[in-house]
Amino acid sequence: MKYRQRDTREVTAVGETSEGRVIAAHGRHYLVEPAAGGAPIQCFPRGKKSEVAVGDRVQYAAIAADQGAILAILPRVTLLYRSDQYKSKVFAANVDHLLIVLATEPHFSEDLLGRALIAAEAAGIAATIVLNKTDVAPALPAARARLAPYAALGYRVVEISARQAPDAAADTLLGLIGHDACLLLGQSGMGKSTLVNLLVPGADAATREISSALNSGRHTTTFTRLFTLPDRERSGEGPNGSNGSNGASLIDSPGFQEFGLHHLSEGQLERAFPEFRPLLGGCRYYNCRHLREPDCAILAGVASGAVLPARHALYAQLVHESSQMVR
Ligand SMILES: Nc1nc2c(ncn2[C@@H]2O[C@H](COP(=O)(O)OP(=O)(O)OP(=O)(O)O)[C@@H](O)[C@H]2O)c(=O)[nH]1
Ligand SMILES: [Zn+2]
Repeated sequence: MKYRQRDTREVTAVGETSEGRVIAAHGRHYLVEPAAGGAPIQCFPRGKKSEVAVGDRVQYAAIAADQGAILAILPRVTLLYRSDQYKSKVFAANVDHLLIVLATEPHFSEDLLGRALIAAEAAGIAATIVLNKTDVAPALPAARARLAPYAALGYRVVEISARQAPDAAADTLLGLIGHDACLLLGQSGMGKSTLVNLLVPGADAATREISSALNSGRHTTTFTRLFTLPDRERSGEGPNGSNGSNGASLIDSPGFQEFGLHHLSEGQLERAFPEFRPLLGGCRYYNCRHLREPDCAILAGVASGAVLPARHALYAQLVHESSQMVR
């Protein structure tokens, strides 16, 4: 197994502190890629640290030839997570750009799409909607119609067919990725694994190897994994402008059922809806919650059509979740 058979001559001296990037996580087992180069090594957090996430840059101390202890998490540029009433679950750290993978079929959840966009907005991460399976022609017009309002909000929507036009799909995605650290999110069946395999040749084999290094057994899809991509120039204007420090990478995270956003405050929520922003400040009450207050600019926006009722309903649901957070 590759990660257990490190050449001891290139191993950091035991006790020495080094920096690296977390490229896989399974429970409290992490795989850290040394900043200085060389094979990834297994690390465990020392003590009861806040959760280490894939994408984190960490300081670690070698405790054996092939093992390290994570001593500190370096300051994060971004952090994307979901939460319910009691706990939060980090998707990844230092992500520049979220790629939300949807498909013409099966039917994608607009609730999940809305939540992913809000999570990205709140975390200061650019988001792009990737509509896959455009070859399924009968389902294409309806999918496009469902996505039109998001394009109108300013979100970039790209269309691909991983099956019918894989080269064009890879080209489109690599162009979007540019130099960014990208997180792929998608419901089951949208084609996320197909896309990872398209962009990262050998991804399956690498994942199996890491899975055994992390002792995650047969549950190869239960951990988050970062793949470094060859850097290339971004074609066209990128939506974000990466922070420049990451380099192109693709983070694949396991499927999830709920995308709770209980951790977002009401103030964060109202600003995470781009269509609300020009209206904020126009309400009669400075602390308006935009739910049923008189002379509310957002509710007026719903009445005039500037804010879609479904988006306001999502906002109201998220405010409700926020109020349930055990803070
Ligand atoms: N028609 C069509 N089918 C596709 C396309 N891309 C992927 N698929 C198929 O869609 C199905 C789901 O693809 P996966 O890549 O396994 O999807 P996933 O999102 O990773 O789903 P899980 O593995 O369940 O998490 C597979 O049968 C793929 O072959 C596409 O562009 N067009
Ligand atoms: Zn209001």
